[in-house]
Amino acid sequence: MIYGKMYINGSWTSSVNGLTRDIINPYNSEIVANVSEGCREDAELAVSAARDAFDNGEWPGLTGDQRGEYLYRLYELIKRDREELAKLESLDTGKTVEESRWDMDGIADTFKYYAERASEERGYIVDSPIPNTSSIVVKEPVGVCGQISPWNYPLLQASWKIAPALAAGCTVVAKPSEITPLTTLKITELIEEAGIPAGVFNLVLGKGDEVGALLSESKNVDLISFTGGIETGRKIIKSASSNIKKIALELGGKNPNIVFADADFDLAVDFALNAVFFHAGQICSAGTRLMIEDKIHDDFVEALKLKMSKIKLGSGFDKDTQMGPLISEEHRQKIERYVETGINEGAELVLGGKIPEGKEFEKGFFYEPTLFLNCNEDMQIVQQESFGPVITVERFYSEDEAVKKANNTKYGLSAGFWTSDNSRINRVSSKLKFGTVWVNDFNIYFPKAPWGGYKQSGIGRELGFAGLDEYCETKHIYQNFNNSPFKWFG
Ligand SMILES: NC(=O)c1ccc[n+]([C@@H]2O[C@H](COP(=O)([O-])OP(=O)(O)OC[C@H]3O[C@@H](n4cnc5c(N)ncnc54)[C@H](O)[C@@H]3O)[C@@H](O)[C@H]2O)c1
Ligand SMILES: C[N+](C)(C)CC=O
Repeated sequence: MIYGKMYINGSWTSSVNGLTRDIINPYNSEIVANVSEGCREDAELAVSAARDAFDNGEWPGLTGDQRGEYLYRLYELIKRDREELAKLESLDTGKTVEESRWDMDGIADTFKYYAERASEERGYIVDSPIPNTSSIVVKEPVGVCGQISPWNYPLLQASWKIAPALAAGCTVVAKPSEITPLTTLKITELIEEAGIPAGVFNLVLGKGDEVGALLSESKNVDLISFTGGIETGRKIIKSASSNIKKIALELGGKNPNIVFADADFDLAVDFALNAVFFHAGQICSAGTRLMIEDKIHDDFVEALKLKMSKIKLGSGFDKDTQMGPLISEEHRQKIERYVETGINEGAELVLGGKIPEGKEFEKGFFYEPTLFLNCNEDMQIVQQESFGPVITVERFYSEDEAVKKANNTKYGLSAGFWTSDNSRINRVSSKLKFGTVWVNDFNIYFPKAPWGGYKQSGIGRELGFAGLDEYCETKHIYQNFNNSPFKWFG
């Protein structure tokens, strides 16, 4: 059994109200950990610590090189503890350990990337239009940052926030999802081991509408960075208005995966599966909206069905497992309602649509890979994020129609398409209104490239230079070297 506390101002601390929460393994419903359940007061203490560390501490004034060294140390510690971290992530989320290992490599790379960025000169000199003056632009840390993360990629999403914030010189109060805190707890230990000064990084645990709400409302927080659902994002926008704090939002997606008839057929089938069934479809960028050109539609669906019916469900710790459980019973019920909606609005359910049978699946939150055919863009199941292992298939007849349909969504996180026609690649990638467009691939992301959404999929970007800029204020410093009076007033 793992026990976890919060980390505030350099000390491990229980919640002021003494509450704790059991953490459940989604594979078998067993309690694997018991952690402090923070409340608003705990969050206030963490914010005060971060405020003091920013206003009076050394962190913002360190050189970029110095902050980079701390981040590089963290990178090395994450590499050292990769296997432990990966297993904790799988215990918490149910995803396969192999997927968690990829996550940990991405997390280590993120810290390394921002360790390098921390010391880069990003200010610049402006050619002042007034003689004998200077004009320079400098980047400064925003201040105290509240960072709220979801349960599907607990540490990966947190690291996309923590690494650039620390590199920029900000101080942080991090809040993981209340149901998946284990790897964020572990990285907090590593942050302590790396010697990052007290108050610079603080961890509060607890519910979103309590601890998360306090962070987004607090006038002592300068920036709130949130990854999660659209409805929560909406609430955060409202509460962030208390002090017009800066907001960075990474929200949901309903991501089209478009297969043109001239695509490499086998490759597109293979990736249509990868696009959806990693982590049981619980991925913001899952390609659950599959669009297939009429000429190959029927053959493609047959090939897909065959492969889908063979996906091996089981424990994320079992080497043969290809897909683990959903995160919780509550989430499984949401998927069940989504599938019911699809049936009621006339989509044709041809595979899955139920809880798998068998002893191994009795205690976990499993759901079968599910395929709906004959879907159209007016259906709710095509417009709403399922966040589960469910594909909706639409048929299209022309490139224009495919692009128009794909863009007909309130979301704009990511899209992919498959073709062997180079001229089409240029046309389609420029017309798709999404923050990431994959051509002949799906679900690829890495620290150097920005990540974020058009439309209601979010505000701002994580990763890349843009991800660091979120945590920086831009200041213009103008100096007048002339000493002659202006004489306007005599
Ligand atoms: N765009 C991206 O990069 C990205 C990445 C991962 C997940 N997501 C999205 O996240 C969603 C799934 O995650 P989830 O179910 O954990 O989302 P969620 O919105 O329910 O919760 C996310 C976080 O917000 C907190 N929270 C809940 N209510 C809050 C409130 N009133 N004020 C402040 N914080 C609050 C939760 O405790 C949790 O830590 C999906 O929509 C998915 O697409 C997006
Ligand atoms: C951003 N990503 C793809 C790592 C996880 C989305 O849920």
